[in-house]
Amino acid sequence: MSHTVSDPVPGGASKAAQAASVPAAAASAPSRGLNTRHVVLAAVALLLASWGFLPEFSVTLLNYIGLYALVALGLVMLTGVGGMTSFGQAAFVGVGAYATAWVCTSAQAAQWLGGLPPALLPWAGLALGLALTFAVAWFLGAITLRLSGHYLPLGTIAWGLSLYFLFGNLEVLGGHTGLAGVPPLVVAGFSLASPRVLGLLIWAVLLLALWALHNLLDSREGRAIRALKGGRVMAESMGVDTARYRIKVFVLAALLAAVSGWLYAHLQRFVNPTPFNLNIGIEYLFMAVVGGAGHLWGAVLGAALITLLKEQLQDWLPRLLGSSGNFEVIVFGLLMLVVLQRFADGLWPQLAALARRWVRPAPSVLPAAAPLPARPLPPRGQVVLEAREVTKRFGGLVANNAVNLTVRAGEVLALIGPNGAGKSTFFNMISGVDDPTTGEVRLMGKPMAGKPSREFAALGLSRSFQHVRLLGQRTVLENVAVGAHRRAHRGWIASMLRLDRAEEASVLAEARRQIERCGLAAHADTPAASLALGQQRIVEIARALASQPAVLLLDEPAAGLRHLEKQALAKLLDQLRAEGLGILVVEHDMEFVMNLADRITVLEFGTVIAEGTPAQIQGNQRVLDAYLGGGDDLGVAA
Ligand SMILES: Nc1ncnc2c1ncn2[C@@H]1O[C@H](COP(=O)(O)OP(=O)(O)OP(=O)(O)O)[C@@H](O)[C@H]1O
Repeated sequence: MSHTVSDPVPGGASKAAQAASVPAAAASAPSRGLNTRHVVLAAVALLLASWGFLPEFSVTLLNYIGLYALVALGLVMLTGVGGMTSFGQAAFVGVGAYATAWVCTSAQAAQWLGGLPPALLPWAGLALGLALTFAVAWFLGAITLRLSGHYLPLGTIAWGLSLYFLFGNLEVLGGHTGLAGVPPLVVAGFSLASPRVLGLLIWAVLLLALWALHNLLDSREGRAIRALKGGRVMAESMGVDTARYRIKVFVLAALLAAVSGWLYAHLQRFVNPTPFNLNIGIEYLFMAVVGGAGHLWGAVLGAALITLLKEQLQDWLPRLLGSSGNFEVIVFGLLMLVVLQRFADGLWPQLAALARRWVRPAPSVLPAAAPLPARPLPPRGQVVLEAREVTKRFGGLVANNAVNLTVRAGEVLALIGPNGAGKSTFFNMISGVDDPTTGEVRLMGKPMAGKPSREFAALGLSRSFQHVRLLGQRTVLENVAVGAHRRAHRGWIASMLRLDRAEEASVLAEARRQIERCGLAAHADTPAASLALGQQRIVEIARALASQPAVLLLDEPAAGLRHLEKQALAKLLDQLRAEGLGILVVEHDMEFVMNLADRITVLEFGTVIAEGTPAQIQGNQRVLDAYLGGGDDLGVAA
């Protein structure tokens, strides 16, 4: 027999559904007045209306800002959002530019393409550029993204240089002289030869990319991407394949750079290696960081600032210094130091904070939410998690020594022991974060040797962490929604095109339901980092519950909670036990443990020294000796 988790909050589902149909960000904001969508539309209308009257020079500058912003946008996704630094994006711009230049100018390409009309050659060039970029980026990403710390940026410098020298040394690409005679783009018989006309396409592509990426970040997939930065262990535990997501973000950033290169080639009508060297790669990173690497519009701001500044400096510095040279690079270096020192998140957040006085966030209204599919829970009493002779050695230190333990559906098992006894190590072993040196872990009867933690999540295990792992700047709602990642399926393209709204409504409704159930409804729309540490632990529990687990592992859930909060937590865990979850708790608060647990396992120096009911453990002399030097009654009030 099996059963599913019921809704313990009277009317919870309907409340959650209502909440989901109300835009989260706008819930507390006034419904009238300017919102960000109005501002963007007004800016686009202004740009369009004035485009025909702008001086030639301004159009040229705006075209370059658009092209650079496209590359910086990829870097925002990669660096600011995904937490990976690349100095090599200019090389991908080069791949996009050279691919189309070669297709459009080479006799060999013309022969291969067998009589393709000239107007279609640039589009064949785009297809080739994207395909090449996809293949190269996937390959480089698969190699480079395994590197961590400073090895990753060093890796990007290495392949950035390699590609740059490749462009200059391949005869077929014209060597250092490059390829001339790249034709203008032609769309439906209409030539985009004039920079003023091509500029419209450049900005249309940029705005489209901004819209699609905004949508992507505001989705299940976006939450998983955000979790890559500093939250990979957590994301894996919630079922996200982080290695795959990292490569996908890397490829996405490279494709944006390649599109920029394609447009650049048809704007310049000439391609040589110089604009794709490492210096320019660093400049792209400047743009993203100065603008605000965590914000999509920061890419546009950064590209505009750096382009305009460079333009002015190239004019003024030689005059001031009385000789010519790339002096602007020195100023950029100093500027970077000042910005990083004063505005670590870049300039966009400053601008956005100012604008917030007059402009509120645009509402994102979701359709009514249907419940997410429910997973049947195993019958009460069935063994859901089992550790057999689990040993973990760190060099000569035995952190866990042949530990045996079982968790059954519908019970709370507590794992206790003095500091350093090996509880967290064991936790990591039974949740797939780490592998035992010897011994076996079984989840739902399945052997889990060598399986990553996302496979534990797939089988119904969810956990909280001893050191809280939340996305601090994101709201409690978004954090908890990460827990429901595996229960939804819409991918990147659907998210970019906003085809995921019904599913997103269900995910957010489920997240709200779990937040309400954990007593944090009042904080749902506040950033997680602004909560007290104890409350953050409860957010972690809500996030774990959003995955609808059959096994729940909680690492010190009561730490930092006040008395009443502990009581509420105990009541919630009681409720979950009654619903049939198997719960394993590591906890130092003995009163909490003794009042809650059905059984207790005691670890000392990595070895199990006692097992039994709370009453048996409290009377066990070996436990008293080990735990408290034999002098106390485990601190439990009579
Ligand atoms: N990655 C590691 N490398 C080397 N030693 C480690 C590692 N992780 C844990 N240890 C050691 O293993 C032992 C058990 O540590 P663990 O953190 O599992 O204990 P704990 O019972 O969770 O302690 P606490 O209650 O203080 O969190 C300790 O001696 C610790 O120093």
